[in-house]
Amino acid sequence: MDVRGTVADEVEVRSVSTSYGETDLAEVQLVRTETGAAGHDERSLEDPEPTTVTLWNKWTESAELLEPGMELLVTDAETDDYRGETRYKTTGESYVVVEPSFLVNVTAIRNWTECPRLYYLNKLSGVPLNYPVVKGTLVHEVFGDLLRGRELEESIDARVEERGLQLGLLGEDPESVAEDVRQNAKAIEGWLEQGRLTEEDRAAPAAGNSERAFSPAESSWRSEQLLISETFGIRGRADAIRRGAPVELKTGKNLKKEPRFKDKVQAACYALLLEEHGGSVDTGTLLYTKNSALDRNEETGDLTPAKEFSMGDGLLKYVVRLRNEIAAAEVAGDVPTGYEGNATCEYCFEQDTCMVVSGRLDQESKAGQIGQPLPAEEREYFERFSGAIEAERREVHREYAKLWEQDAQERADDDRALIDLEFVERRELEAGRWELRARRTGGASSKLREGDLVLASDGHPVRGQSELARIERLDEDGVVLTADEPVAVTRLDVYPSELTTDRLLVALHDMLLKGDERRKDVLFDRANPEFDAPDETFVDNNDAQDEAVRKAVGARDCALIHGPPGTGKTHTIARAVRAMVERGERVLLSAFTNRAVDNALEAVLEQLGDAIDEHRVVRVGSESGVREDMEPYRLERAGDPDERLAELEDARVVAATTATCGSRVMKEQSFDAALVDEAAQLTEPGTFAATNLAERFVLVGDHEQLPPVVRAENELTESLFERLVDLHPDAGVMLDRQYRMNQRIQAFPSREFYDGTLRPAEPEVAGRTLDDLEGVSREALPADLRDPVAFVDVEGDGSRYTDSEEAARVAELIDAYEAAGVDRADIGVIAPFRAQVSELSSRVPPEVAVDTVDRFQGSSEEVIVVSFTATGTLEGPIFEDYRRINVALTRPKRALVLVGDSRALSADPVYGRMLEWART
Ligand SMILES: Nc1ncnc2c1ncn2[C@@H]1O[C@H](COP(=O)(O)OP(=O)(O)OP(=O)(O)O)[C@@H](O)[C@H]1O
Repeated sequence: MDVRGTVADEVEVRSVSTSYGETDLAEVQLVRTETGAAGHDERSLEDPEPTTVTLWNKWTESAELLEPGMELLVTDAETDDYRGETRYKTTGESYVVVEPSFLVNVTAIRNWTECPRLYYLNKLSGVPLNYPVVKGTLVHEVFGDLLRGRELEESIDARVEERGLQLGLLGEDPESVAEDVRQNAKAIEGWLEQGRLTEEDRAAPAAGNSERAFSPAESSWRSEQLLISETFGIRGRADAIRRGAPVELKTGKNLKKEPRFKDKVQAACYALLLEEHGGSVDTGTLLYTKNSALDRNEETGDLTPAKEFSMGDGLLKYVVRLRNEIAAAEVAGDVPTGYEGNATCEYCFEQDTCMVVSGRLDQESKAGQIGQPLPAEEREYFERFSGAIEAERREVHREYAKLWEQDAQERADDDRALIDLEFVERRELEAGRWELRARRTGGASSKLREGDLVLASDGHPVRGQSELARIERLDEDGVVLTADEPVAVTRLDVYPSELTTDRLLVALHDMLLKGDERRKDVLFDRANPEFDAPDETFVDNNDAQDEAVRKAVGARDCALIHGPPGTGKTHTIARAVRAMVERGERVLLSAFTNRAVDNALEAVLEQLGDAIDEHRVVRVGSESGVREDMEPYRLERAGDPDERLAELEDARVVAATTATCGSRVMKEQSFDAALVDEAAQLTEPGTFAATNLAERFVLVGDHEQLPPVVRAENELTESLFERLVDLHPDAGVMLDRQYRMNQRIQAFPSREFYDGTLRPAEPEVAGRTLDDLEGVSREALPADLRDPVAFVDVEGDGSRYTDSEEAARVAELIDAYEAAGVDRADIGVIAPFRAQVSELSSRVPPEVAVDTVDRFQGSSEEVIVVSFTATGTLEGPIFEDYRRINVALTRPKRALVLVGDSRALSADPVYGRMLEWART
């Protein structure tokens, strides 16, 4: 049986004498938890008293890692009655897993075997763009293609072409790269050919079609499979699986008879993953692609590329113990020193980096230290923020665990899955990939969007057949996906990604260890930002905007533009970019979301007009992320390396999200200035991803609107923008004239959130009403809706996350506006909970935009209806943070209707004042 629980006490390892001699054991006090039968959340059993679980022999190594509060899983334990008390102990079959819901990546385990500190350094500074890495990726891609039945030369050409931009940045010639890949791929092809004889009977080619090429895709091969083990807490993508056993590709040479130990460890991880999925694995294959490319005259060594080895129980258990070391270190937040392993520093490629990092961050390292430690405040900052990022990473891991802890319905209710899809068809695409279609049977909402990577499964994302797939299209009727394997899709799950956390860590590292000293002086308040005063008027009808552009253009370090709703942030950014480009500068234009990047870029293009050749503006992003009308500016990655490189390097304006700024390609770029919109929604390290690339930066945002979206509660919730506005108020300008709202609508937010300083920019704005719209007459509205701000009191149905009475009332209001001539598409409805959003969506016409506050940030409508969904108590995200209500109230231009229970709302002072305003 499996025993699972939380460690209750310190654990001690001791030796005892048994009939087999001296043996180690550790008695762990465990408060048991159990996974409910239907896979519900973990629950403590009735009895909170700890149970003793004895770990024997080598598992005591994992016991040494345990600290009170850690989770522990022991599989195949045996009961052991001791003086009437039931205890448990490990058996020969047992595995002991520390923090099983922390899913350790297979490559992390491999790196850890080499040296735990190497693992840490990789995490901290990322994998740079270099030729060996790109070549390795290419060889892997070609291998995958061969397995899916693609022809070798066609695959090489296509894959090299796809990497045009990267090869351009590396100064590599496509012909020689193709040759390099070909050398490696030959070994693979030769080996696949050998396999042909044995595979033929299984491939069962169609009768009378003997000419047909061998297609591994039809046999017992699988390429690139994502595997997750909920038992061992491991996840990874196996290069290939052949007859149920893992095959790993290594683009190096190994002339020894045996595979390298770290490679064996990697294959053993996949074996564990496969075992959990019902396999029984006793061999692994390592394919060293450089071996056959060697000169045959080389006398020493083994030239065959493929090395098979048998995998014993001992290796698998060893691998789990290694994995436990990582999980425990991650959970405890330990920084490895290098002494944990027995690598020899002098042979390590990373020795210098290791010494510098340990020197500057004052860490202990086996390799030793070089350089002066960073000032104490910078080290303290590093520790605080790297700790916060790691906490965020653990939250991502919690998301993984929810893949199996929650059942399908719970995941759907949490918007984390689309379930009950009806599989429609699959179609084979080029290169052996598949297009999959499924129909929706319900109208549920979810976080999933076009372009997202998802887990597409035939029922369960971990236990069923499951593949990583990309959403190509998603609408009310159904979904179209592309994937490597033809899964009969009935369910899609959000794929939790660590990419963001990885990039945050790298941005933090780059700012502190590679960043400019002057920049750091400003960030750590050791110096004030300095400005030149450009002798020019940039905006002649708005003083604050003009001042903002001057600050942006004249900044030597940084400038901060605070832009409340509708005050012309985008306009100001575009004007500043134009001024910079006119001065001959190269500018990075960035923002948190693709939407904001495209908006800003559109405004920049308008400002630049004919002043700049359109080819010198480039949008970096994926096809699905970039708005269609900006597609002509999107940088293609595929193609001729020199051409692709020139397109990027010649661009005077490069636009990309901050996440993309952390990509390997963007990290190679440098700019005179970075302008970052939506800066108040970015974490500090998230902002650095963009600012690290430029000599100076301009942050634009509004810290009175939505803060950064993070999973854990810590320092990441305050933006760099907000901190700098407090730290260096003189570097900031607030735009105080708004071009959006009728004066009556603006009054409350201005008073409550902007010290009463927000004003309409023009009389036309102050006096705008629905009457200005063609075919609309306020006279036709019920009397209580004629004022630009109205409150509709609805007692509500008392449920927590939905309110059907409110929803019904909102539907009536929309009818009333429509009857008065308002276009449905000009109305937006905001609700605090997704459940209420669904409830409302089912009652209002589809042209009316209904969503949560977070999704409305940055947009506006003629009419906004807010459904507070509050009865009795005020709970939920909208009420926890006044900044959300500020966003909701500042979306409309001409009419705002608040719908809610006045008694519940008046319990809070801010909402009380809001009610007063709405009712006068
Ligand atoms: N100086 C100006 N003169 C005339 N119109 C302006 C000026 N600045 C901004 N506007 C207009 O005001 C409107 C809002 O501007 P913009 O979209 O730049 O605001 P924003 O602050 O980015 O809005 P949001 O708060 O939604 O992000 C636009 O229609 C824009 O053309």
